[in-house]
Amino acid sequence: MISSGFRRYRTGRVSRCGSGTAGHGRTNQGLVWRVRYEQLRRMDAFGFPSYSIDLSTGEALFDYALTGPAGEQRFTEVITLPLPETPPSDEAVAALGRVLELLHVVAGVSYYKTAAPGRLVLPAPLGPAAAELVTAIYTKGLGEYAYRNQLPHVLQLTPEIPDGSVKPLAPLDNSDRRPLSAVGGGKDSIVSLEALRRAGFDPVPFSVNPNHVIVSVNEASGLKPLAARRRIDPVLFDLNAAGARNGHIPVTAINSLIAVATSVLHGLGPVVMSNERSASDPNLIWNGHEINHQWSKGVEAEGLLRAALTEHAGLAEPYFSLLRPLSELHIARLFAGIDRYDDVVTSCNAAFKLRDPSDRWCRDCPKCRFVFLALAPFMPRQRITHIFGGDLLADEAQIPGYRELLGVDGHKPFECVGEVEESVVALGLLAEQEQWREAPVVRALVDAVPDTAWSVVATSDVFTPGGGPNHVPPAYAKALTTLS
Ligand SMILES: CC(=O)N[C@H]1[C@@H](OP(=O)(O)OP(=O)(O)OC[C@H]2O[C@@H](n3ccc(=O)[nH]c3=O)[C@H](O)[C@@H]2O)O[C@H](CO)[C@@H](O)[C@@H]1O[C@H](C)C(=O)N[C@@H](C)C(=O)N[C@@H](CCC(=O)O)C(=O)O
Ligand SMILES: Nc1ncnc2c1ncn2[C@@H]1O[C@H](COP(=O)(O)OP(=O)(O)OP(=O)(O)O)[C@@H](O)[C@H]1O
Repeated sequence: MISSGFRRYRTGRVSRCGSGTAGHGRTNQGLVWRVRYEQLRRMDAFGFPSYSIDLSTGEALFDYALTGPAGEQRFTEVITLPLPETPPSDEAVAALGRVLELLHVVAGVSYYKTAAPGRLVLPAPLGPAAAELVTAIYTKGLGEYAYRNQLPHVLQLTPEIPDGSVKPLAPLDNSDRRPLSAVGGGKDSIVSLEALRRAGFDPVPFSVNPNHVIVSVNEASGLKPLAARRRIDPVLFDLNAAGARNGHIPVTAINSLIAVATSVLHGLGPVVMSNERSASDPNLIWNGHEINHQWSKGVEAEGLLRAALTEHAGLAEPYFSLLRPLSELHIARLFAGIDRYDDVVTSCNAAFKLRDPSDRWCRDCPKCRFVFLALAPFMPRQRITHIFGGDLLADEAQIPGYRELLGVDGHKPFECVGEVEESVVALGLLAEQEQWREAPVVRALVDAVPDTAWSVVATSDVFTPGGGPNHVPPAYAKALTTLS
C-alpha cells in the first residue's frame, strides 16, 4: 500500500531527512540554493517516500524525493481537509485512503518539474486505470511545461510501477447525496453553482485555498462552503528563485482530487466541476504531441480521473463537469442572466497567484480580454464596465492581444480562453449592436478578421450544447436548463 502511514496518527510534524529544508544561514543563503540547483540538474529519479493523514486534524503530509548521484532533495506538501461534524464510516475512511494515494502521486508534478528526471518511480502497484491516469498527468498534463522548456522526454515518461495487484474496495455509491461544487471565483463555477441550486440539488461550495475573491463569491451565494488548505513546500519557491526548471502544471487535477477526498470524508455526493468543452482543444502540436494548457480541465482528463477513482477507490459517481457540453460563449450568455455576483466575480488568473496577486481583474491578459469579449454581447456596456472596473474594448492597447484570440496572429494563448471561433462569433455579435459597433477595438478587429473566418461563423454551433462526449449523469442533465 502507498499509504503505509494511513490511519497512523501523527502527533507532531515529522522531521525531514535529506537536504530538503535543512536550515541555512542568511549569509550564504544564495550560495546554498545555487548549489542545490546544480544538484537538481543531476537528479535522475523522482519518488514518493510516504504519505500520511491525521484524521483528528484532517492534515495530510505528502513526501517526495528527487534522487541522483549528487544526493537527494526532499519535499513535503501539506493538504488539510475540512473535518466533518460526524466521524466518517469505515467504508469512507478506506475510500479516502485510496483517493489520497492518487492525490499523493498526482500532486508530485509540482516538485518533479524542478528537475524533470527520466525516471518516475511509483511507490506501489496500481490498476490499469490508475496507471493510465498517472502516466497522462506526467506527460500530457506537463505538455506545456515540456514544450516551453524544450524537454521532449517528459512527453514519453513511463512510470515504473511495482509489480502486484491492488485489492478492490467495496463500491461506495454516494451519487444521491448533496454535490460538492468546486468554486474558483470565476463565471464558470458561478454558473454551475446557480444551475445546481435552481435545479434543487442543494450544492455545497468547495474551494482549495479560498482567497478574498472566492470568499466573496461564496458570501454572495449565501451557501455555507467547505474549504481545504494546500501548502506547497516553500523549498520549491527557493529553488525557483535559484533558477530551477519551472512551468505550468495540471492544477485542476490536483484541486479535483482534493475535492473528491473532501466529499468522501464528509459523506457528500459527486464533485461538480465547471470545465467547458473548449478546454479539451490543444493550443498547438509539438513533436507530434498535442500541447494543451488546460489539459487537466479537458474531457480526456475527466474520463481518466473518473475511471481511476472508480477502480482504485470504489467510488461509483465521483466527479464530473456540468458545463462540459457548453462552449465558453454559451456559458458567458448564461452568466449574463445572473447578477448577484457582479461585484465579486473574477476570472483573471492574476488574482489567484500565490504571491503578489492582483486584487481582481488585471484588464491586460488573455483571460481578461477573452472573458470581456465573451460577456459583452450579452450585457449592457455599463454593467460589464462595472464588473471589470474598465472597458477593454475602448482600450486600443488591447488590439494585439485580441488579434491572437481571433486567430489573426500567433496561436491560441497559453491561458484559459475559448476557441478562435467563439471569439469571432462574439465579435460578430458586437458588430451588430449599437452600443459596441463603434468601440475602437471592435472597429479595428472587424477589419482585421479574414473573410474565411466570418464564413465559419455563419455555421457555428457555439450555442448548441454537445460537441463531444461528456460525463454528466442523467439526474443532473436537467440542471443547465434552469438558467437558459
Ligand atoms: C496563478 C497562476 O496562473 N499561476 C501560474 C504561474 O505561476 P506564478 O509563478 O506566476 O505564481 P504563483 O501562482 O504564485 O505560483 C508560484 C510558483 O509556485 C509553483 N506552483 C504553484 C502552484 C502549484 O499548484 N504548483 C506549483 O508548482 C510554481 O513553480 C509557480 O511558479 O506560472 C506557473 C508556471 O507557469 C504556473 O504553474 C502557475 O499556475 C498555477 C499552477 C495555477 O493555479 N494556474 C491556474 C490559474 C491555471 O492556469 N489554470 C488553468 C487550468 C490548467 C489545468 O490543466 O488544470 C486554466 O485556468 O486554464
Ligand atoms: N481554488 C479552487 N478550488 C477548487 N476548485 C477550483 C479552484 N480554482 C478553480 N477551481 C475549479 O477548477 C475548474 C477550472 O477553473 P477555472 O478557473 O477555469 O474556472 P472558474 O473560476 O469557475 O471560471 P473562469 O473560467 O471564469 O475563471 C472549475 O471547475 C473551478 O471551479
